[in-house]
Amino acid sequence: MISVRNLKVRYGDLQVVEDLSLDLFEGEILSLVGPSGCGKTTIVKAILGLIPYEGNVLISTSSVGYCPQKDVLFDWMTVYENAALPLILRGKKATENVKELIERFGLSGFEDKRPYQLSGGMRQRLSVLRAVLSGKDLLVLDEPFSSVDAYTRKKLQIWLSEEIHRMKSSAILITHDVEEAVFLSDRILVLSPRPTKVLREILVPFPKPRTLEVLSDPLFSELEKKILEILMNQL
Ligand SMILES: Nc1ncnc2c1ncn2[C@@H]1O[C@H](COP(=O)(O)OP(=O)(O)OP(=O)(O)O)[C@@H](O)[C@H]1O
Repeated sequence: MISVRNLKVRYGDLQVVEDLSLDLFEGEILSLVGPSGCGKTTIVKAILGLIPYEGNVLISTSSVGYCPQKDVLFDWMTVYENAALPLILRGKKATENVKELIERFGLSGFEDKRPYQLSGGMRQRLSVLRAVLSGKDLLVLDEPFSSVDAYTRKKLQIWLSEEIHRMKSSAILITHDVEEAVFLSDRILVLSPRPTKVLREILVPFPKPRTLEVLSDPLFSELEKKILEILMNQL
């Protein structure tokens, strides 16, 4: 789905990514974890062609949904209009598809509300919904659940795992939360501080979609500990 070879990105004199290579295979959920400021967002922006880079990036689909770190919902638009924005921008009429997704994403009854009237969890589901309407073969999610409490966050993770599974999407997920990475991913790339490179690749062999059951599997905490150790050794 994605092949990145020898990626290099700099902002002026600041070398952020140095010779990074990665692949994303079809149907896979790949997480990027690494210290704050190491360049995770920069990597996905380069992959999506939003910033200049050196190296080779190949993406085998044009059906791409991007959910940026800062939610970009517009308070002057309704929930429905916010959701349908990718279709409106492409001059397409919003179709049944939007209604169906609003229902599946637990936003029914809120179509005419404004984003500021939603709970944190609902805003985050709306942001993912909008990304899905841009394209669902490849989802790029940058800290999608950063501003909700732990309980809502876990509910959203289970929901996201089910939706990605149902849509047969592939996904790149950026997260600060090692537990979230283990919970949601098939594979995790542990990144070094800047200029960032891949320190380790960790395979996560649990069945999908994920349920709370995996939390009690001893391998779950083993993987979490291993990743935390790699990250802490970098400090
Ligand atoms: N447009 C920009 N111009 C200059 N420097 C930038 C720009 N965007 C990011 N940076 C710098 O590049 C580095 C990497 O930023 P980036 O946002 O990619 O890191 P990150 O790993 O996603 O961080 P976080 O985990 O805190 O979200 C940081 O030092 C940041 O200050």
